[in-house]
Amino acid sequence: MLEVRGIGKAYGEFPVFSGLSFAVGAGEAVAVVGSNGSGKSTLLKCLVGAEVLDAGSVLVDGVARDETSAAFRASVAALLDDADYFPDLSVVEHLRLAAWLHGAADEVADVVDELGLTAVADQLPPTLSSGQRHRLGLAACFVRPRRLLVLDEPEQRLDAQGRMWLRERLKAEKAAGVAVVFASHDEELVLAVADRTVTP
Ligand SMILES: Nc1ncnc2c1ncn2[C@@H]1O[C@H](COP(=O)(O)OP(=O)(O)OP(=O)(O)O)[C@@H](O)[C@H]1O
Repeated sequence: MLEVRGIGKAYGEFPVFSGLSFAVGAGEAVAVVGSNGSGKSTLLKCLVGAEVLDAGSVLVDGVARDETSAAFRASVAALLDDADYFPDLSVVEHLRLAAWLHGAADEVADVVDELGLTAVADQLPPTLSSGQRHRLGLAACFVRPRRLLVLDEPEQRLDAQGRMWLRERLKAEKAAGVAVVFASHDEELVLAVADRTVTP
């Protein structure tokens, strides 16, 4: 589904990674692992087109990924490390918007419930706890159709029960044929979910 060929990225004189290649098929998960500052977030941003590559290419179904293409964006659900929210849209309004944009309004109530957001569904993002805000970002990925799921440290700020839920949810995504790429510092999550690991 996703093929990464010889990609490289530098910030000024500082090379973050180079010559990196890997592939993720439908129903597979690749974990991006490495120490702080090793380039995991940068790699995920390059995959979805939120950062410009200096070298190499990213292909989806054999075709060069074009982040300006509505078809590409319709197939990719991503939660990166710089998620932002409309300050005047409530939790449930954010999710309805994300779902509506992708023609999938039916699952919002179920996802709100699944992510434990029912009690705060009408609150505005600035009034949420950091864990609840992170859950909103995850929920936004699950209320819309997706063939590729890209998550940057999805375990962050989740409590023990939330981490257990995440592990099972990512396994279910794979079982449903979604290709998953996630950066993580959670060894248990990586072992439970990833078919392979990549280090930038
Ligand atoms: N916009 C930017 N401009 C300049 N340097 C940057 C920029 N974004 C990231 N970097 C640098 O690139 C390197 C990789 O950062 P990145 O955020 O990808 O690391 P990471 O592996 O995700 O780290 P962590 O585990 O701490 O989240 C770091 O040295 C960082 O300082």
